[in-house]
Amino acid sequence: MLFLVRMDVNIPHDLPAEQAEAIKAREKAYAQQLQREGHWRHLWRVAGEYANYSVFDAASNDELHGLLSQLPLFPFMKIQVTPLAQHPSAIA
Ligand SMILES: O=C(O)C[C@H]1C=CC(=O)O1
Repeated sequence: MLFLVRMDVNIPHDLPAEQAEAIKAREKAYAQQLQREGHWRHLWRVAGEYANYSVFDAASNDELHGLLSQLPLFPFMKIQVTPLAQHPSAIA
Protein backbone atom coordinates (compact mmCIF):
# COMPACT_ATOMS: atom_id res chain seq x y z
CA MET A 1 0.00 0.00 0.00
CA LEU A 2 1.28 3.44 -0.92
CA PHE A 3 0.86 6.54 1.24
CA LEU A 4 1.60 10.17 0.46
CA VAL A 5 3.11 11.66 3.59
CA ARG A 6 3.83 15.31 4.34
CA MET A 7 6.15 16.07 7.25
CA ASP A 8 6.53 19.57 8.67
CA VAL A 9 9.48 19.86 11.01
CA ASN A 10 9.43 22.25 13.96
CA ILE A 11 12.42 21.88 16.26
CA PRO A 12 12.05 24.07 19.37
CA HIS A 13 14.52 26.97 19.42
CA ASP A 14 15.51 26.15 22.99
CA LEU A 15 16.70 22.64 22.10
CA PRO A 16 20.51 22.75 22.37
CA ALA A 17 22.11 22.84 18.88
CA GLU A 18 24.29 19.80 19.63
CA GLN A 19 21.20 17.75 20.57
CA ALA A 20 19.33 18.91 17.46
CA GLU A 21 22.25 17.93 15.22
CA ALA A 22 22.45 14.48 16.86
CA ILE A 23 18.71 13.91 16.26
CA LYS A 24 19.04 15.03 12.61
CA ALA A 25 21.97 12.64 12.08
CA ARG A 26 19.93 9.72 13.49
CA GLU A 27 16.97 10.80 11.35
CA LYS A 28 19.11 10.77 8.20
CA ALA A 29 20.49 7.28 8.95
CA TYR A 30 16.99 5.89 9.65
CA ALA A 31 15.52 7.60 6.56
CA GLN A 32 18.24 6.10 4.37
CA GLN A 33 17.71 2.66 5.94
CA LEU A 34 13.97 2.83 5.12
CA GLN A 35 14.80 3.92 1.56
CA ARG A 36 17.20 0.99 1.13
CA GLU A 37 14.51 -1.37 2.49
CA GLY A 38 11.97 -0.02 -0.04
CA HIS A 39 9.58 1.48 2.53
CA TRP A 40 10.45 5.12 1.76
CA ARG A 41 9.97 5.31 -2.04
CA HIS A 42 10.27 9.07 -2.58
CA LEU A 43 11.62 11.93 -0.48
CA TRP A 44 11.24 15.48 -1.76
CA ARG A 45 11.94 18.77 -0.02
CA VAL A 46 9.11 21.33 -0.17
CA ALA A 47 10.91 24.31 -1.69
CA GLY A 48 11.38 27.08 0.84
CA GLU A 49 10.02 25.11 3.83
CA TYR A 50 11.48 22.75 6.44
CA ALA A 51 9.06 20.12 5.17
CA ASN A 52 8.98 17.17 2.83
CA TYR A 53 6.57 15.20 0.70
CA SER A 54 7.29 11.49 0.75
CA VAL A 55 5.79 8.31 -0.62
CA PHE A 56 5.88 5.32 1.73
CA ASP A 57 5.19 1.69 0.95
CA ALA A 58 3.78 -0.20 3.92
CA ALA A 59 1.63 -3.31 4.28
CA SER A 60 -0.96 -1.61 6.51
CA ASN A 61 -1.84 1.58 8.37
CA ASP A 62 -0.34 -0.02 11.47
CA GLU A 63 2.98 -0.77 9.76
CA LEU A 64 3.13 2.79 8.41
CA HIS A 65 2.46 4.17 11.88
CA GLY A 66 5.25 2.00 13.25
CA LEU A 67 7.71 3.28 10.64
CA LEU A 68 6.77 6.93 11.16
CA SER A 69 6.66 6.84 14.94
CA GLN A 70 10.24 5.57 15.07
CA LEU A 71 11.55 8.63 13.21
CA PRO A 72 13.94 10.42 15.58
CA LEU A 73 12.30 13.73 14.56
CA PHE A 74 8.79 12.31 15.20
CA PRO A 75 8.26 14.38 18.39
CA PHE A 76 9.08 17.53 16.41
CA MET A 77 7.01 16.92 13.28
CA LYS A 78 3.43 17.41 12.17
CA ILE A 79 2.70 14.47 9.85
CA GLN A 80 -0.20 14.23 7.41
CA VAL A 81 -0.93 10.90 5.70
CA THR A 82 -2.97 10.39 2.52
CA PRO A 83 -3.62 6.77 1.47
CA LEU A 84 -3.20 6.28 -2.29
CA ALA A 85 -5.30 4.05 -4.55
CA GLN A 86 -4.88 3.12 -8.21
CA HIS A 87 -6.08 5.75 -10.70
CA PRO A 88 -8.05 4.13 -13.55
CA SER A 89 -6.31 6.32 -16.17
CA ALA A 90 -2.77 5.61 -14.97
CA ILE A 91 -0.68 3.59 -17.44
CA ALA A 92 1.90 2.45 -14.89
O1 LIG B 1 14.39 16.96 6.61
C1 LIG B 1 13.21 16.54 6.69
O2 LIG B 1 12.35 16.80 5.85
C2 LIG B 1 12.79 15.68 7.88
C3 LIG B 1 13.30 14.30 7.79
C4 LIG B 1 12.99 13.49 6.63
C5 LIG B 1 14.09 12.85 6.23
C6 LIG B 1 15.17 13.31 6.98
O3 LIG B 1 16.35 12.97 6.90
O4 LIG B 1 14.74 14.25 7.84
